[in-house]
Amino acid sequence: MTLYSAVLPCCTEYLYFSNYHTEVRNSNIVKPRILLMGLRRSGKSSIQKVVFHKMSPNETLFLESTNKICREDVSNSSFVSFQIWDFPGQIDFFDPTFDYEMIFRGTGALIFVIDSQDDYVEALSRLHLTVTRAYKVNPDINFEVFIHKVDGLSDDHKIEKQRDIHKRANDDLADAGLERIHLSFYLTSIYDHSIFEAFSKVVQKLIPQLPTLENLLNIFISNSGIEKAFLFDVVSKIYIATDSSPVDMQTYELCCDMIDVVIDISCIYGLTGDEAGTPYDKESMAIIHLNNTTVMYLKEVTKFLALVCFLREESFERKGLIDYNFHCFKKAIEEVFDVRLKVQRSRKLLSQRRWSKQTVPNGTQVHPH
Ligand SMILES: Nc1nc2c(ncn2[C@@H]2O[C@H](COP(=O)(O)OP(=O)(O)OP(=O)(O)O)[C@@H](O)[C@H]2O)c(=O)[nH]1
Repeated sequence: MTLYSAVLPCCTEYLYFSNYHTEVRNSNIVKPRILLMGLRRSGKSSIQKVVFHKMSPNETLFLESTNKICREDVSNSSFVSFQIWDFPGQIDFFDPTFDYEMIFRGTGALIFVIDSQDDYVEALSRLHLTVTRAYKVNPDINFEVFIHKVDGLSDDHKIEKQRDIHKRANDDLADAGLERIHLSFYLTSIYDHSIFEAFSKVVQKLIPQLPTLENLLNIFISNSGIEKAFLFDVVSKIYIATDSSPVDMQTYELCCDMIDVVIDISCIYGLTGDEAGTPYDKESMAIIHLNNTTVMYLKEVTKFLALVCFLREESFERKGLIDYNFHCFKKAIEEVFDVRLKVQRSRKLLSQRRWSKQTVPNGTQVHPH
């Protein structure tokens, strides 16, 4: 038996911190920013409401058009912590009141939503304009294109649309001599899990600890006879990391369904009347035996994160080993959090010192000890 803890110290070597997304200003940590842009009625607000507010897709039919930039903090867990800025459909880059330089400078990802059920010629030219402007200000932005509302299309049609949009968008960039701008494309719909999967990938790119988390998951599954494991943010059902084997949509959907079952059952039977209502805590766990000799195993990792694993029934017979390895995995995740918090704290301290030096009146400098 390989003990998981034996390999733990080398994992932390992978830990690194990128600070280009996270600015520290006057003791406030500015979270990575994700922008939602696209033409009017392309589905931006619906995406935000469905993924982060549990709005049912049908209710989005009654959403009103956004007419100003809406900012929202998403701080579900220590890892999934960012700001989403939902933009009104048509942004005028030439409007002097719109300080796009400031906006793009602090941006980690720009999601451009294209309505696939509509004619997308205008959307493509808007995409080109937005991306080229943003790139000039901040070449580190991740450009993510959601080819959205694909629920109305057949599988062949989806692939064809994706190929066409991909080609045209990249041709436009090549014509402008900007081949180095990389666009990532996703087929999405709020009526299935594709929007959660796409958002998971966008968010993962903003998590500097991702290689560490993946590495920990790889070690965990290979020592426990597990086939696939996901680390989920329970509230949003975004998976923030998985092991390095490929993800298939069906497995991801099953995980989302399992989380829903756990939360629903806990809400109904797990809470006593006087509790404020956290249906997810240290005791949360679930085992589901599927009819194809696969077992799904969910366990709480932190207040906001859950590990969901897929394994064969025969591997589940060694549950003791799995639980022991899980214990080591959980401790490792806590260490990653601790290091992250320490770095954040020292950055904050440093910036406070710099700030106080700069802002002392009458030129006197403060030398903090
Ligand atoms: N079929 C389908 N309709 C969608 C989907 N996502 C959003 N919609 C619909 O598209 C319409 C417009 O959605 P909104 O979210 O208001 O669009 P928006 O881009 O925020 O619009 P503005 O605020 O005007 O910029 C609504 O009627 C939604 O129900 C989807 O995945 N599939």
